[in-house]
Amino acid sequence: MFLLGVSDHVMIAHSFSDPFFGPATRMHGATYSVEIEIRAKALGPHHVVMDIGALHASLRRVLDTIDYTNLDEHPAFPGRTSTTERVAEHVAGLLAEEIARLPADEAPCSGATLRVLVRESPTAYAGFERDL
Ligand SMILES: Nc1nc2c(c(=O)[nH]1)N=C([C@H](O)[C@H](O)COP(=O)(O)OP(=O)(O)OP(=O)(O)O)CN2
Repeated sequence: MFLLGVSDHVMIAHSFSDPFFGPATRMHGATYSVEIEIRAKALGPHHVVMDIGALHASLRRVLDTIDYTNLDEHPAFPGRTSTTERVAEHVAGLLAEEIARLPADEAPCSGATLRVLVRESPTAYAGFERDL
C-alpha cells in the first residue's frame, strides 16, 4: 500500500450545546492541525499516489471554507455539534469532492482511501476515514 500525506492548520471558534462538554459549552477558540493521508494500492502514470502540491492546494481550499469562522454558525454542524470528529468528517467529505474533480491522470487510483486526522492539542486528535 502506498501512502501520501500533507498537513495544514485552521483557526476556528465554537461552543457545544451538549452539557456533556462542560466548560466547552462556552465559546472558545481552537487551532486544529489537520493531517490527511491517501492510501492507494497502485501508483498512477507519474509514479505517484497524486501530486503533493495538488493535494496541499486541495486541503487549503477545503480549510479556507472554515478558517477564521464560528462553527456554531456553519450548516455542517447543526445545533452546535462541531466536535473534532465531526470536523474531520466534514473536511474528508469536502476533500473527496475536490479529489473527484481532478483529471484522471492526476487523481489517486481506483480504490484509494482518505484519512483525515484533526489534532485539537499536542496530545489529542480525532479522525475520519472514507473511500475515495
Ligand atoms: N471526543 C471528543 N471529546 C471532546 C471534544 C471533541 O471534539 N471530541 N472537544 C472537547 C472540547 O472542545 C475541548 O477541546 C476540550 O475541552 P475540555 O473541557 O478541556 O475537555 P477535556 O475532556 O479535554 O478535559 P476535562 O477537563 O478532563 O474535561 C472536549 N472533549
